[in-house]
Amino acid sequence: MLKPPPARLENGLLLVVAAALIDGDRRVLVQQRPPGKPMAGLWEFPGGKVDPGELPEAALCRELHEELGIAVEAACLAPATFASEALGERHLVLLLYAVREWSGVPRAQHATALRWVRPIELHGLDMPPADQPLIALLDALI
Ligand SMILES: Nc1nc2c([nH]c(=O)n2[C@H]2C[C@H](O)[C@@H](COP(=O)(O)OP(=O)(O)OP(=O)(O)O)O2)c(=O)[nH]1
Repeated sequence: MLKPPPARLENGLLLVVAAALIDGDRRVLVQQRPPGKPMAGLWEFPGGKVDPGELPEAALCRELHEELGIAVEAACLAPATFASEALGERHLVLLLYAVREWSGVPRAQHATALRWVRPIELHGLDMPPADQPLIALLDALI
């Protein structure tokens, strides 16, 4: 029998923000998690953890600059969808934003590789479990 999820969290939420960068060709940018990180080798949307006291939009602008070397204005982050999923001892809440405007050319600063893919191709990539429900939604959104 399936174990029901706990009604309360023992270890708090892990709040993560991520971006679906969309180019003029309806392609989305994904990056490959580097060796040494949890879930190394999986493809993900660029982003990361929200620091204590930080606004989600500020965190995402910071992460996109750190990870891709691009500048994004908070006004250009359009809330798209979210994921809510158990992650080890914690619970991940991932806020996904659609981004169509930025300055600079995205280059991997930490990731093993970057790829621009069509939404349909996301189904064929190894992505974290929390990302699976996001993929179909993105296809409809783009
Ligand atoms: N960025 C991102 N993280 C994801 C996705 N899907 C997913 O489950 N995650 C998880 C993986 C990690 O547990 C967490 C993000 O944390 P992270 O360690 O990569 O973030 P960070 O950039 O703040 O890393 P660090 O400074 O702590 O090393 O969210 C996704 O599509 N994008």
